[in-house]
Amino acid sequence: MLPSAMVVAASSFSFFRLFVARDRPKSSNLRESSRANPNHGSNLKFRSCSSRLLPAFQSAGDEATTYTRLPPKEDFQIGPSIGLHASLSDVIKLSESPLPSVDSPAKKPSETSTFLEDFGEVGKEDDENFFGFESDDDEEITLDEFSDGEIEEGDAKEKGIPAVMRCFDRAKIYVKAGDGGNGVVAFRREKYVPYGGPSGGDGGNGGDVYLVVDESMNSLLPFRKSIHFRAGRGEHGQGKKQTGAKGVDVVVKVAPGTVVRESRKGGGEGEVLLELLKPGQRALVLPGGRGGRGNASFKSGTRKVPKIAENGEAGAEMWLDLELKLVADVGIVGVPNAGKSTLLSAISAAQPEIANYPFTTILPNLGVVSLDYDSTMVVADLPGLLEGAHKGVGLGHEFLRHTERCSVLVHVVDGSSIQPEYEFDAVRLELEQFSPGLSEKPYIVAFNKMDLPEVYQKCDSFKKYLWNHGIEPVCISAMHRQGTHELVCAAYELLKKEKAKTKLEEWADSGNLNHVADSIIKQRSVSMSEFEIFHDGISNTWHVVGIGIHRFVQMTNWQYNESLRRFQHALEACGVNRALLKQGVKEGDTVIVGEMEMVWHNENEQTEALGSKKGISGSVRWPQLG
Ligand SMILES: Nc1nc2c(ncn2[C@@H]2O[C@H](COP(=O)(O)OP(=O)(O)OP(=O)(O)O)[C@@H](O)[C@H]2O)c(=O)[nH]1
Ligand SMILES: [Mg+2]
Repeated sequence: MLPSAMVVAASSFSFFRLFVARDRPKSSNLRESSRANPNHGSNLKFRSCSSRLLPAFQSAGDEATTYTRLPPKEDFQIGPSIGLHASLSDVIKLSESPLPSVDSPAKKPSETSTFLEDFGEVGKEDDENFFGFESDDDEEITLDEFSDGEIEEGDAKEKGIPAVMRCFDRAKIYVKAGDGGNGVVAFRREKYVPYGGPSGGDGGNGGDVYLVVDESMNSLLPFRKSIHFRAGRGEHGQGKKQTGAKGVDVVVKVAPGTVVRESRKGGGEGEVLLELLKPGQRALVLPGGRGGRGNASFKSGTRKVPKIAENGEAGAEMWLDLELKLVADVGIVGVPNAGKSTLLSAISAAQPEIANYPFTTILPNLGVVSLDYDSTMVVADLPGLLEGAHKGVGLGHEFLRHTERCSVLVHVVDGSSIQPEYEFDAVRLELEQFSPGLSEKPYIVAFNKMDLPEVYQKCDSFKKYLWNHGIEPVCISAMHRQGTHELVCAAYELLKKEKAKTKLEEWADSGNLNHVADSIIKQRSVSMSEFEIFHDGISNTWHVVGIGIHRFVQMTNWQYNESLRRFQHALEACGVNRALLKQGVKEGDTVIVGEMEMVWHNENEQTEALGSKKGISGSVRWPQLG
């Protein structure tokens, strides 16, 4: 029983692929989201101002300011002893103020123009006020007007995040291995060589896709511009049994510490495919498609003049989610303006931007700290954390994940803040809420800005507070490099202990980096007899689904008549016909295998062949494939 008449649908039909290309991520519209999501309000009032940077916040002049307050806790009263910044009319709850919102990050005036370019069109409408508030100098504005209450979990994430931040450590890329080249049908024609025989060469294999760890990269920003990576197609075979050249490989460079996941269509995190930590690591992700065989390869004892050749195999394709987790030994965390960048610049050669306003650092900075000839550690200075960071408030949450790879944390507490104790607790809580693993990491507390007399006075009470929790803080002045050496030594000691425990290096070495490609190669050897049949009773359509059989259809070059015989033989041999009959296929039913759509005819009713009804001689039409 053979499907003796086959009518192919006019449009090519494709319902199965090894890897289905995902939709492109929708680009977020910062302007819309910033409008739709006005600044979160608080019960607090502050004066609006005519400058974009709200000078009301910059009351402390060149001194370290104290406007990066976390909200006062009930059990912390602002007493007269903490009267340094009593001139500030209110304690500003940053998590509810406009400052930390990713829709409206602060920036110093000189950078405002480039900043606005980076961050879309936020604030363009209102030249007077960066945050879009009314700008009369004397008018008081209640943030409540803009408040809709608590930020929903994960709500602020991704919404209106400037591209430079979104792309710093996350990227979505499309990779496609090269298709194999087609085999050809050719015969040897040479003087004095009659019946020279088939000489069509095979097509070349398609190019492979590699991911390589590049030491010089420390972000995924290059993927902001180009996200599609396609390996070259193999060349077609030629006469004289010449095999086509292999397609050009494509090498995608990623930063050390990149986690590779298979992209999921509906969002969410897909399965982790690779963790690329060490510079020089090279992973074969997608192997190129196999080149199709030329007619020389089909020659056999019984088939001396084969007039058949194969198409090249289609290269696999997939979307990958890349996520960078910086590979740093020590992570510096703390509220904005605590002096984290100042500390990094004091202990390493790094020159991060330091300024007297919150969120100076919007992307992590890395520095190498050398204690000795052979004792070095990599330290990461992260953007400031605010209360609610784990829910998406501020900028720090975007980068908190980088601390997951750090072995040790240095928690910088702003000594000039009104309530350093509460600030300390709030940041600890944020770390815990972001990931319990983070709060379990060994950490050192650095009480900063000790050069300021009022901070010096507060030091004892802060120390006592931490002692009650069994913590010994290190008092430093990052600006004057006082106490920083002790801090670095303490961090290094902790790091040594941690490294001995985790043996990160051994873990990084283990594992086969080519396992994704291996599984694809394994799929190629799946037998054609492994298939499933689905029946759609309404349209009387039968779908034959199987990796092996689909690959066979894709590689069949229908322009050669012998391909049809081979295909029919294959369907018979792998049991498709038998299975269809067993399941009750009837005359005139549609059978779909890969890109082929056929009409079933029982052999003994051949006189009624559908093809002949349509006046097609031989009753077979094939699609123009490939
Ligand atoms: N007096 C004094 N000021 C300091 C000290 N350390 C930092 N500062 C000042 O505090 C302000 C903020 O310093 P940064 O290092 O930018 O703070 P940061 O924690 O990196 O801030 P973000 O990047 O916004 O999170 C700057 O004006 C520094 O000069 C210190 O030890 N003493
Ligand atoms: Mg900073």
